[in-house]
Amino acid sequence: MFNKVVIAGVGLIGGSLGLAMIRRNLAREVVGVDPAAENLALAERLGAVHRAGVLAEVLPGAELFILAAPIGVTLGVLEMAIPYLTSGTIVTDVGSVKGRLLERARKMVPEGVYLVGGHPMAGLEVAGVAGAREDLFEGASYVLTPDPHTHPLVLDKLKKLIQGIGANPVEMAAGDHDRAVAAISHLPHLLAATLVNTVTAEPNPDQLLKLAGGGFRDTTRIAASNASMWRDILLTNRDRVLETLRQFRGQLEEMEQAIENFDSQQLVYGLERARNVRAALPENRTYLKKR
Ligand SMILES: NC(=O)c1ccc[n+]([C@@H]2O[C@H](COP(=O)([O-])OP(=O)(O)OC[C@H]3O[C@@H](n4cnc5c(N)ncnc54)[C@H](O)[C@@H]3O)[C@@H](O)[C@H]2O)c1
Ligand SMILES: O=C(O)C(=O)C[C@]1(C(=O)O)C=C[C@@H](O)C=C1
Repeated sequence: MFNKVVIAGVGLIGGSLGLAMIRRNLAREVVGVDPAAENLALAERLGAVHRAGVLAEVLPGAELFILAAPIGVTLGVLEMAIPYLTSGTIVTDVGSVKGRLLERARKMVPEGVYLVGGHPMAGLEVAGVAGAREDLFEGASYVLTPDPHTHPLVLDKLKKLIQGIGANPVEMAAGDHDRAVAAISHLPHLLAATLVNTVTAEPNPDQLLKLAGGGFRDTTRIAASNASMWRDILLTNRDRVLETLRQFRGQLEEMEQAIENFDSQQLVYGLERARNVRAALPENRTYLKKR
């Protein structure tokens, strides 16, 4: 159990972490810091934090400090936090991109403060604590990006917390993480948005949208996500995203050619390869059905 946990950014992810930690008795005190006063008050009412505070007051003596604000402000929040961090505090983040951001963060944290990057591979298309859920991380992978200097006891504490909220810790190098999420998370988001935009560019989009069944709905749920969050993610992971987009174009062209050439063998090969992989992927998001 953690003693005092401070969460900066009590939105969807910070709020869900707070809810999970409080309801599962993983922290004695969870304190929320967030400039959005209404959101912070709601976090208190929902029980996602025990109380609200400001960095200068709440950080001294904190055992764990979770950076859960948007990627674009994470380093700014850390900079403001630095003077109040005390020796022994573990600092982690939840950002969807790790590489350069963590490198810069590592240069900022003082001696005696332990920084380990983190990224829960779970989320929703809604922003803010109103959408937070205690079971959001249940069954999800939760990436940790330790470096060779990470203290084993610190890593162990974080892994136990991750298991406590129902997720599975996965250790990766930050660069490998960014390459992986470009394909498994960032590309799907771009495709979902582009699918919707393709339909709305048709002559009579409203008519088309009336016909939206499971196919369109299942493949585009995430297109309803927060645009500024995704702007930050895509631009922060720009090089990896561009690489994966090139891969995608190649795959799409193969399918296109198979259709153009009436090459049913090639088409079925492409469809079945995907079918076998997707059908074997276990469902881990029970919360989607409970909403
Ligand atoms: N939404 C997802 O599916 C998802 C999943 C995994 C990781 N993430 C990552 O989690 C982080 C937060 O995303 P979210 O979905 O919870 O967003 P969110 O918009 O729901 O929450 C962000 C919160 O940070 C607060 N905030 C803004 N500026 C701040 C500051 N200076 N100090 C403290 N708080 C501040 C906002 O008021 C808001 O309450 C992002 O880095 C994102 O990449 C998101
Ligand atoms: O399920 C969703 O709504 C998500 O967008 C979650 C998702 C993902 O791509 O899986 C999105 C971004 C995060 O960094 C991690 C998880």
